[in-house]
Amino acid sequence: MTPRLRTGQLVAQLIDVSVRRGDKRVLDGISLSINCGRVLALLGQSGAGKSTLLHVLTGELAPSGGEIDSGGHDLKKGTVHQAPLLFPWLTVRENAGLGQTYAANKDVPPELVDELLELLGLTAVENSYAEEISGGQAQRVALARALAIAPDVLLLDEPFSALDPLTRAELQTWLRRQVTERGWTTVMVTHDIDEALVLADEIVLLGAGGRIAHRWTHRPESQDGPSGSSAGRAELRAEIQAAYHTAAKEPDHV
Ligand SMILES: Nc1ncnc2c1ncn2[C@@H]1O[C@H](COP(=O)(O)OP(=O)(O)OP(=O)(O)O)[C@@H](O)[C@H]1O
Repeated sequence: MTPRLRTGQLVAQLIDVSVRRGDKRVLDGISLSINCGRVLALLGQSGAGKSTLLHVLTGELAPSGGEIDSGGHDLKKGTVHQAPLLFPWLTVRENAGLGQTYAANKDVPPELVDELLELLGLTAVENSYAEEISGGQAQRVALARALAIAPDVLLLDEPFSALDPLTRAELQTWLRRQVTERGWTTVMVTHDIDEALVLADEIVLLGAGGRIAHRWTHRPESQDGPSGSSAGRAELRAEIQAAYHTAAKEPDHV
């Protein structure tokens, strides 16, 4: 699965994006870039607008103001939610290959489903139905389904939050390794600072009033091995934690 864009190339740019829902301003003046082969983590307290921002990126929600510039590319987006949302009457293989049945994905090689099932350790259960597999396996199927359309960008809304800590850590490590090796572009919503530190090259903290409170660029440890970076990581973790708490205390603006 080779990305259509070059590593580092701009996949999309949000310029001064705002979203209102009823009387409430949920996002305000959001400007950020999504670059090919990088992971962007959206952090923030509950209600900060993380999922709303992801829905703007998936195209499910039109911004009330500002613009999204994808450089003229018709971006293919692979989405994974907190719940795997598998069809119970389809097998693991059929669920994973679902996106390939759409006309827009006719150019994607069907063998990609095999490759992803193998990569995600699902080959042994490929003929099982959703209710016959574990939660961790189901979330892997959701990941396979999103990746099987060879997306330009992977959009993840807390995809590992319902998993046990061991499975979560395993999938985080897997995803980071694949992103590094294969150049997958990813935007991920998370509550979890450690998850952001393991996965992301850039961390954006949404604060009060739906504005960006802080942003950090970062080299995830697993990219180069842990050598020498744990002190820096602990420092960054403390800094993010402090900013997170400060942002949570700021008054909201309508
Ligand atoms: N369909 C909707 N109609 C009106 N307001 C909404 C709707 N969905 C979300 N909101 C409001 O938008 C704000 C941001 O919600 P959003 O779900 O984006 O936050 P979040 O940071 O993802 O929260 P969480 O971490 O709890 O999932 C909240 O105040 C929420 O009440």
